[in-house]
Amino acid sequence: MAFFARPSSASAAVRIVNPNTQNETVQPPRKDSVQRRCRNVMIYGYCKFEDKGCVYYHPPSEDATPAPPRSTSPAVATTATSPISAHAVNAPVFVPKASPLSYTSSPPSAPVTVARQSLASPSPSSPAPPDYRQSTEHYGYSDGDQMTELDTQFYDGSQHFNGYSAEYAQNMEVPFYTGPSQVYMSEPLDYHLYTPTIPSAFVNSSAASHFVPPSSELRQVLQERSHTSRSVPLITSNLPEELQGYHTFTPIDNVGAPDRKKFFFNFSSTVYRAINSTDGVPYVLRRIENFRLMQQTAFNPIEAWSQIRHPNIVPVHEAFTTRSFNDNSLVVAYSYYPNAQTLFDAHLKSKMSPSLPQHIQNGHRTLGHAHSLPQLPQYGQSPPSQFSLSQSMHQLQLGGIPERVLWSYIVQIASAIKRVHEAGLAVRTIDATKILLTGKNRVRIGSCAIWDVLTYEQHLDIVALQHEDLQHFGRLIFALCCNNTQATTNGNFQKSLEIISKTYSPDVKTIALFLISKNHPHKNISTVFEMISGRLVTELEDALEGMDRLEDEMLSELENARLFRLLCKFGFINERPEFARDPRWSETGDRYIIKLFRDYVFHQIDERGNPVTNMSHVLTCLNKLDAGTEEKIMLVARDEQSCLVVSYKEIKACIEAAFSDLSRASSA
Ligand SMILES: Nc1ncnc2c1ncn2[C@@H]1O[C@H](COP(=O)(O)OP(=O)(O)OP(=O)(O)O)[C@@H](O)[C@H]1O
Repeated sequence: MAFFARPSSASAAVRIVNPNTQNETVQPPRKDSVQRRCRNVMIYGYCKFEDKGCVYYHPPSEDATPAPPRSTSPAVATTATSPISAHAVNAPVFVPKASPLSYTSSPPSAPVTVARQSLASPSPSSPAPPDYRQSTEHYGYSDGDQMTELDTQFYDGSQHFNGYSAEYAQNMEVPFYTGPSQVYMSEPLDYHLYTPTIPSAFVNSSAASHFVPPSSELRQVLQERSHTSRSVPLITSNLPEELQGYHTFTPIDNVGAPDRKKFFFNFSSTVYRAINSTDGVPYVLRRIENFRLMQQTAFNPIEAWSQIRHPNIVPVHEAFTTRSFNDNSLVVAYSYYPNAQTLFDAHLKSKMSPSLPQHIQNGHRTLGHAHSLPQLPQYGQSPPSQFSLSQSMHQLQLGGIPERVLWSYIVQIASAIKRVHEAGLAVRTIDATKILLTGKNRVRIGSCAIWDVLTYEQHLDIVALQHEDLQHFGRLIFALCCNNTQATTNGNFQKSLEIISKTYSPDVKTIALFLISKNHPHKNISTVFEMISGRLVTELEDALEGMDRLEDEMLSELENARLFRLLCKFGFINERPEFARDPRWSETGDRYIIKLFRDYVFHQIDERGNPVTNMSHVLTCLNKLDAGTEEKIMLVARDEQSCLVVSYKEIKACIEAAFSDLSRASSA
């Protein structure tokens, strides 16, 4: 019979050989379970529950098989000195009922040399080993079995095992039971080893939440953003190759468009994306054309703005002047949000269809679009009433945005204004063309600080500017509700008010009127927050739900990196063509164990000979391998004539050794 012995390296891997080759005592016929030998005696040499109610048979001390010393090499662990006889395998084994693949894993214990009947052909002359591949029922551990009463004595469900701790390693003989449930684990579940998922009752990845689209759409949107931020324009003529540490300039607005507005004091502005050579990150550079900065102190507001970090404000990074565009330009650098849209583009631009925006008519929703048809109720949410559904439809048909989205914008923008006002600044860019939609219903005020630089010499009154912010905010609400940027001017005011009264709740009208009012005695951002306080709870709930969703998405990706690294190493090591004719490479030492382990992970078959393609088995094995746990598994040779009992820790060492051999060779 062939078997493998690792040549010289120390290992606890223990081969298991055919019991026919040994001088076995004949296994006494099986009795009922009360007469069966206690497995603790088989494995540890004693049972600490012998006198505490363990119902299994405990032989007198001279019969008790002592625990074998941990072998340092499989060559040492020969069958001649095998301290545990073949009938050891008939001792009660705790096999997880729930895990169909667990027959090949053994409970953590000291290395054991056990005689093993060939899995393929049990010999009638030798004691019948348990058929690990058969019914787990037979050895299944249930509430009524041996361990239930005993183990609950020392099981502490609240105790957390750390598979890496020294204490854990020393106490490996402590059996691992998961408490009074029926599930038996051969190894404690450890956060290093697997990724539990959040109960789907709370997180539904296939449904859109207020801030996060369904999983598939989210992935697509992220891919598109990544694609956009890496795309390079075909023609970038007339743009500087390098400017103030930025390179790869790409215009991201319509530079040559005839209807370009002159937003900043009649200064034209152009927006570019450029890569910063210091950190390699893309930024947005807004260039104010033909502007000559008269004094260096005009940059003071930039410094104040760069201190402001708020989730609804596009961060300001730096500013500089340049003549590289063949004029005197002021350039302000901001964080870049790929595929961001202005509120104007998202909600107000569409002249094609005054009733419904085009992307809604097409049934196409992207993350950047805040428009969404009234959504079906989701788990845990009360369904919208018939009234609110018809309200939303009505709002959309009139071209305005749904009320829920509108309140979300109001809360976010108000929150940004509050932060800015508290910092002693004014926003000054509360305008549909300067507020960006950077995610589903997520808005950020952009182009901040520019006005302050442009008007630095005018020494404007900050309180008046803050007051103006609120007025602009009111105008924005009117524009969004009525789908008209001129909703409050050109004699449209009364008509706009009617539209709002008809299509939105009274609260919208109240806040919009309060914001555009002049000379209101208590008009400040704190009063605004008092007025919208009822809406904050909904916003908070939706934001937290979005966080749960994103965490859930992240969980599903968490293991990728470590598993990918492991699989790469497998790929490098296994079946290298240059060693194809050299069995010493793949059939000996570490590489052989790795090869068998790969079979164990990927090439298992079920009792009917069909391939097992169980991803969770693969993930569990690879995670345990990556963590290098002490848990032992049995690796069976392809001819089923020999097998090895080896721990994940040892397999990990084998992989690392084989991989570093290859790395050394490649670097040499
Ligand atoms: N920080 C940013 N990240 C990503 N894209 C941005 C950023 N700031 C602006 N943009 C994009 O740049 C484009 C041009 O912005 P801009 O503010 O010039 O809008 P605009 O409507 O063209 O206004 P204007 O007519 O005043 O130039 C818009 O599509 C906007 O989405």
